[in-house]
Amino acid sequence: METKKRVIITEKIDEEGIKVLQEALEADVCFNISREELLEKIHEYDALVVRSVTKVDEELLSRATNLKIVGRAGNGVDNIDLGAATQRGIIVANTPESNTMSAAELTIGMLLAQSRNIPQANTFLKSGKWDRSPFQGVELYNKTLGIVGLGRIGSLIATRMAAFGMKVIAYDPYIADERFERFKVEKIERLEDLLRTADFITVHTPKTKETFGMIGEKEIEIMKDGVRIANVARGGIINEKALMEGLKSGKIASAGLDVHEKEPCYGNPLFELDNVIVTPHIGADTKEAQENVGITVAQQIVNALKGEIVPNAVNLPAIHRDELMAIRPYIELLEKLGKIYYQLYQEPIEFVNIDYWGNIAAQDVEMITIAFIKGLLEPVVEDKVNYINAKLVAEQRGIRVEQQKIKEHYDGYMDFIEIKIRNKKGTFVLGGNLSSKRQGKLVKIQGYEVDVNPSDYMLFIQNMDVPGVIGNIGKILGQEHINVATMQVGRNAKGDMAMMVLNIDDEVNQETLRKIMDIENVLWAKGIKL
Ligand SMILES: NC(=O)C1=CN([C@@H]2O[C@H](COP(=O)(O)OP(=O)(O)OC[C@H]3O[C@@H](n4cnc5c(N)ncnc54)[C@H](O)[C@@H]3O)[C@@H](O)[C@H]2O)C=CC1
Ligand SMILES: O=C(O)CCC(=O)C(=O)O
Repeated sequence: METKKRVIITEKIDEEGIKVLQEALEADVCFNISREELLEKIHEYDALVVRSVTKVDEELLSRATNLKIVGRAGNGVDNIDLGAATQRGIIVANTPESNTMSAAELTIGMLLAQSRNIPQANTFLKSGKWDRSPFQGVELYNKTLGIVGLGRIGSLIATRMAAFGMKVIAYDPYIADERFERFKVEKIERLEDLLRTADFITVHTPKTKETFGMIGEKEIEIMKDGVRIANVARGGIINEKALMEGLKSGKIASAGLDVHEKEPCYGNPLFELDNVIVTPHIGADTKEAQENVGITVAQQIVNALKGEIVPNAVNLPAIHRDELMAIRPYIELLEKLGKIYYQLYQEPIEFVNIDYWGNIAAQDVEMITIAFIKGLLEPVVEDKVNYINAKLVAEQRGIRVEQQKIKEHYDGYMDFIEIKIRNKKGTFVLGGNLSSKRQGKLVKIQGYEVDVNPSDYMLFIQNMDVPGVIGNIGKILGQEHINVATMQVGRNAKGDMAMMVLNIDDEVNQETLRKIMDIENVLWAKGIKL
């Protein structure tokens, strides 16, 4: 019986998600595992499920010798060293759509709680006192809300706060104007202009080198007096020291923080200020979000371990399931075609160029290119090469990879993929497309036209196009009990050079190849395993 693959879950995820994992895998639920214990055990696992607390860094990954996937039950992947995971071919997959509504609603809670001092008034009354005057607030109506980062969560907040009668403005230099128009948000070109005009500011960017500390002392200085700020994105996007000063001086009326520079966070001086509302990173802690997140992360783990492509892999191009189905036969074909080159030539590659012609040019072809590079490098690279690290491994070996999309049809083909592999001595060219049954075919090799479904074992032979060669090859293969499934001969002119491509049922050994090469008018012969 095949042993089940193993997953370790180091932070609390929903029961339903755990069930999905337990049905397909051997799942170890270790919510309270220490860092030391995890470092000790991680080599035993094929998959790891984390939330935001487990640090998946170089040290952990270097010991994770069997790990294929890290599932992030949530959105932000700032606790995971993506570079180190990619280098090792480990998929990192998150669940970006699953908790956005909950995070948006908590942010709105932070804005409302600040505008009416709800937590402070609650504590006051429960301590046995009655007084209204310390809690006079402000209305949201007619105020300006400045959103930094108009992505999934920022845009949910924009539409909801517009319903409160707020004027919504946003700064996000990385999205198209169309997105601002769609959400009826005024686009602000410079962060400082948003900071100068907003009565309420909320940040919704990822934590990156660029956004960490993007709001500091200088930025707070130019804000409106009495501004109110929310951070439900990541601690440190607003510098905590500068925030503290702003809150103490009264420049900032209040802040609502779900996230903290250091988490778990204890005894932060910000927690002592009355005008600060804090929560322990609970943005995604709703029944709905946790169910969504838990089930989604579990399904991704199970699929990835079955070898299926994971739609939310953050270290792979994002691709929708329907798009993936449309290009899947090309992915399979190009991975096979990739395996041909190094079995024919030992020449180091300088450059790979893939041209996508015709209808296929309308698709997102990045995964197809990656599949080719994976196939190309897998037979010659000692380390694991997969979809995750293929391009990185190519880059590290000095292979430049480019792709072009060309809308025109190539030579009457509806779709055509042309691959050019350049080495110091010249360029090797392959062409592929799909049959009417959507089966991948090799239709061009060097200048020769063929029509071959790549099979496990193949034979490539270059010869002069003269009588007798085909018969002699057939005779030798027959003597060696190697069955020929199909044979294609591509030639450009009668009597010229020709290329033979054979699908055979078994591997040819060196002795048989030598016999074939001894046939008069055969230039070379190579057996290939795909
Ligand atoms: N508190 C919590 O429990 C939760 C927090 N989050 C966090 O919320 C944040 C936003 O999440 P999503 O909206 O799903 O992400 P998203 O990726 O959909 O949107 C982020 C937006 O920020 C923009 N951006 C990036 N760099 C920027 C910069 N320098 N200046 C301005 N805009 C910039 C991007 O263009 C993008 O539109 C993330 O940090 C995520 O980790 C998400 C879920 C729950
Ligand atoms: O609930 C969690 O694990 C953290 C949620 C979060 O911050 C995220 O999804 O980015």
